Amino acid sequence: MVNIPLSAEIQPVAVRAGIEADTTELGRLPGGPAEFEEVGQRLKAMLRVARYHGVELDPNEFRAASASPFPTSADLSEWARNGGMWSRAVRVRWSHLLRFQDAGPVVLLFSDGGAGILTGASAERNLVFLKGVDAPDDGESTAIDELRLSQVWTGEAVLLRNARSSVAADAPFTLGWLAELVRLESRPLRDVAIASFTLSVLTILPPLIVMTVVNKVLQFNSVSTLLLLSAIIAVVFAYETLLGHARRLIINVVGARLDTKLQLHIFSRLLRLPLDYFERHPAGETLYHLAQVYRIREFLTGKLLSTFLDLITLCVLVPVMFYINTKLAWIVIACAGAIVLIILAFLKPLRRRYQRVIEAETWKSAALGETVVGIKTVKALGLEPQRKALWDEQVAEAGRARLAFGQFASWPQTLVTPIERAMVLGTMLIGAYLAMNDSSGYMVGGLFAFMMISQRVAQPLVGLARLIEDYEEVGAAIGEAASVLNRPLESSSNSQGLRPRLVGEVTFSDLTFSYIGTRTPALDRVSFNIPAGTMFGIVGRSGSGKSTIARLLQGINRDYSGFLKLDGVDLKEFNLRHLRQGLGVVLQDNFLFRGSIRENIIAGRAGLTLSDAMRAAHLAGAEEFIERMPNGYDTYIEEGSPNLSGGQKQRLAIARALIHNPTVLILDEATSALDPESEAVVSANLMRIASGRTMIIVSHRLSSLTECDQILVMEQGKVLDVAPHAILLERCALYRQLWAQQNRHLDGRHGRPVAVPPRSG
Ligand SMILES: Nc1ncnc2c1ncn2[C@@H]1O[C@H](COP(=O)(O)OP(=O)(O)OP(=O)(O)O)[C@@H](O)[C@H]1O
Repeated sequence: MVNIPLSAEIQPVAVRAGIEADTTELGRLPGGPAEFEEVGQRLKAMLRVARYHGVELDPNEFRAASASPFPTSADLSEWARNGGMWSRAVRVRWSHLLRFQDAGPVVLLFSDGGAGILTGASAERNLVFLKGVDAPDDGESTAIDELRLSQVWTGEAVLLRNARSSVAADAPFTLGWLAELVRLESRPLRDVAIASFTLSVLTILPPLIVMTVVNKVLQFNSVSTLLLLSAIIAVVFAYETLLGHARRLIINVVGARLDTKLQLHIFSRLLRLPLDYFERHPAGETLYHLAQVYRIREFLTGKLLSTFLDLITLCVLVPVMFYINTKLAWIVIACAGAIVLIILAFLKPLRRRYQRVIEAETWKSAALGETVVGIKTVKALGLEPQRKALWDEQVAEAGRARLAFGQFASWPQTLVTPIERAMVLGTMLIGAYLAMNDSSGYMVGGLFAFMMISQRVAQPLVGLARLIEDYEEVGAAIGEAASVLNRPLESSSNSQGLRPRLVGEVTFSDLTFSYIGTRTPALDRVSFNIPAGTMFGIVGRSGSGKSTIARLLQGINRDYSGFLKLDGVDLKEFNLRHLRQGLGVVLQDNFLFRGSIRENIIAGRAGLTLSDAMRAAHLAGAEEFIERMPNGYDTYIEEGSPNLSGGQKQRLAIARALIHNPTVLILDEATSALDPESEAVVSANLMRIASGRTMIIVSHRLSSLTECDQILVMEQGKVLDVAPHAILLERCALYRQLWAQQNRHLDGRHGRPVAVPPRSG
């Protein structure tokens, strides 16, 4: 943790009679001193102001970009922005501070590395109201004048408020949500629209010039007019080229910005999906569904935008077309209308066929993902032919669906093409006929101009109809992405809820829980109590509900009846992130990320150093093998950690769980897969690991639980008994049986029947 000295004492000015320190709503900032004790003053100030706005920032997510000993204003505001707030780091003068009357609290940075919270200002009295970061919730703000503030204040401030203009992070993922995302880019889009309109107007000029050349220059041999027209054309072309370039640049920028926003949003939503979701859906399926989002983005900034821009062109060109020749203009409109009707008629059957493509692609993707994730099992069991057969089948199915869709989708194109041709040739032939019968002689130039314009009109009209077709595809893509993203999130419990200081007393009372889709409860009226700081073992046959107890304690499933309390507080009331930060969990199979051993132990938690990692590794019994590795703590671990043995991996996972000194440590079969030597190392350290925290050890191996203060025996979701090892051996038949089974080899060796050594206390 970053340790920051307490902020400079602010000396209050003698408040003149009649000037009360600020006790308005603004002055009451949530977050008492006890809550943020471990973070520095500047972070504390940010946390309190963020909470005033109803946002819970996570100190673990704070990243200091600069080498400064204290968090800089830029780092702080970046942190708030990453937490979904609007924030700016600013350097302001006293006169500006006086204007922050109703702007909400502002964080002021002090030169000693501390911070204060500006809760208000009084311009008439030339005073600002400050609150210390450790001041109690209902404490009053202090009135400070310019001179005194200038002694401690660096002139830097961090402004914070709710991200009003950003799209709501919890809003469902729909086309409307995406449209809102695009709308936020209204300024560049407005520029694009203006550029497009200007370009459309410019496109009228060449046909009109051609008309003039044919009608005037050729008929009257006017070289000067030709020169003038050439100059105009040159200027128009140059202007058109530059404007077109600018338009493409802006569209590119908007596209990149939208992509970035979408990616950030999607990933943060994915992380907030409950574990249940990932357990029920193959990774490949999830990835395929999410990949659809990019098709939606392409549609929004590609076809939708270009059709919208083409519409602007239409608005300019259609009147000109009618101006040149009404009869020919009606022919173009009629043909375009027929094209639109054809495309609309094909919409529904196309949608049905496309749905089949999506289903087949989802299955294909799931099969691929499953094979990659389970490749060790595939290789070990020699299942390659079966996986290949499954893949062949899925590929064939997806191919069939795509082919059917493609073949059907070519019909509208087939029907539309002759109409498009007829439109161009028809207007030319009819135009030529009209020109022949035109006594004024102006019709020839007009025909040329009309031909040039009509092609530009037909394209956007057809594009508009195609847009509806694409919208169908995009609608389906949105449905797919939404099927992942619109699931209930853990978010509200992440940003809300209680954050009490944890001591580690766990109480289950009359708790019943069933997994979705199952009839028999995984836990049936379970009641027990784990006093804080004790070691608690859980045993039972496979499927008896041991891991479910650990899951509920982590808040993975919350839809149980009865009560689960941590330090007397209902677990459902907890802020999930706070709860999980107070817990350390080691599972039977732990995932180590790509990176060095040190990075894996620290796992990106802020403020932790190599010496913290070494301490945790020492406690977990991992120190000795890490030091023997070629690069020690800097040894690189690949994904899936092939360069580590199972025992080494497990000890690293224990070190990772221990590094943030959790109040409750859950070892869920964490030592079951260890070789005897590794298990002996971990067991030898168990008492040290357990000191000062509550330990819950789920294990099949009873020998690793004998030291526990209490052992819970589970059977088919029910509590059979809770007592220390010795008492259980005496009074619990199941426990005795399990113990006997596991120690039979010892008895055989000594040639004695199973003896149960009674143990006092
Ligand atoms: N995610 C899940 N969805 C549905 N049912 C589940 C899920 N996880 C566990 N179960 C069921 O709940 C019951 C209790 O499972 P749990 O994993 O808690 O048992 P356990 O005692 O830890 O078993 P083991 O020792 O084999 O790990 C079992 O009947 C199991 O089939």
